[in-house]
Amino acid sequence: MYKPADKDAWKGRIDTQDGELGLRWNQLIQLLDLSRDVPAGSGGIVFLGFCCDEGVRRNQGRVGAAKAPAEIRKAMASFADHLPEEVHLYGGGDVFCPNQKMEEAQVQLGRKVELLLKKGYKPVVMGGGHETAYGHFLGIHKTMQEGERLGIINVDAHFDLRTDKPQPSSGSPFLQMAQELQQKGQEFHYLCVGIQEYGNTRKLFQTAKELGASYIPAQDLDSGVSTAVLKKVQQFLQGVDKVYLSIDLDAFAAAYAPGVSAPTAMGLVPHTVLPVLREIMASGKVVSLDVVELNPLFDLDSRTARLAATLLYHLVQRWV
Ligand SMILES: N=CN[C@@H](CCC(=O)O)C(=O)O
Ligand SMILES: [Mn+2]
Ligand SMILES: [Mn+2]
Repeated sequence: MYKPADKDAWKGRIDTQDGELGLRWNQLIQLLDLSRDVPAGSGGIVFLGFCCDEGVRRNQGRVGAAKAPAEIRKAMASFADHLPEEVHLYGGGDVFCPNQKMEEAQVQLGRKVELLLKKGYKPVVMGGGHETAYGHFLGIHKTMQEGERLGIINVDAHFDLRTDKPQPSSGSPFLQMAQELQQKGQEFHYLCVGIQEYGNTRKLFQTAKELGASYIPAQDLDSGVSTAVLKKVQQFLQGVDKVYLSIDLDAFAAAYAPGVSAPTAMGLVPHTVLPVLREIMASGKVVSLDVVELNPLFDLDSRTARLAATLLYHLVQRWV
């Protein structure tokens, strides 16, 4: 269910004539084989793909997200290097989901994330449908100390708090997390940014309320980031010790993110989300993050893949 990265996956433009000043990400990336024990990471950032869209299929969506990690990688490979000297990038390969074995794939993803966190790396998981989030969470949860509060921030048009009965899907990851935490007597701290009223039933709003979830409707970001929005984010950050950040690309307007299972006509504008993301990263509490729901089959000129990659560019740059 796992394949280590190879150099070909990270091929990109090279400006040999410009030497050191001309470096791009494809020249910096080091490969890490997560099927073996890895050396201690001292904060290195590891890109790990989750090639799975079984959750999307189960959620009546448009499959194709299993092909997303390769496209995001391609879009990142030629980024110019402006990274602080202490930031190191690693290609961590891909976890696959053969024969619709989503639950197994999620466990495998969790194991890789757990390994990376325990060794001192910063994982960046490239989904996959939003079922990526539950596997990702499994790994983070294993590394939490007694009494530590995990803040889960989801940038998404949807709550993804659907029931996992009869089976989990891309619509259920955050309810699964809530249930898992509840079983262990731990609190569920969940903030969802970009909620579209029309995209979430009254049932989902009810579940969010019952779980004490916070959310910022997409409309609150229509005219830029207000101090009220930033305050809400800051308050959430203050109430937790560690943060897991998940970005579902369908939170963004279809003009920016056409390549998703469920496009959002009047979704968020990337420029207004960036200050919110910066605030989150500046907290120093983010331990792991993912970008999910890219579906290359519906993308236009790699627009959505480039958005995913560009968001990661900014996040990685500011990951303290
Ligand atoms: N990953 C979640 N997807 C959305 C899909 C909504 C739709 O198909 O319109 C959800 O379940 O709510
Ligand atoms: Mn989602
Ligand atoms: Mn969504």
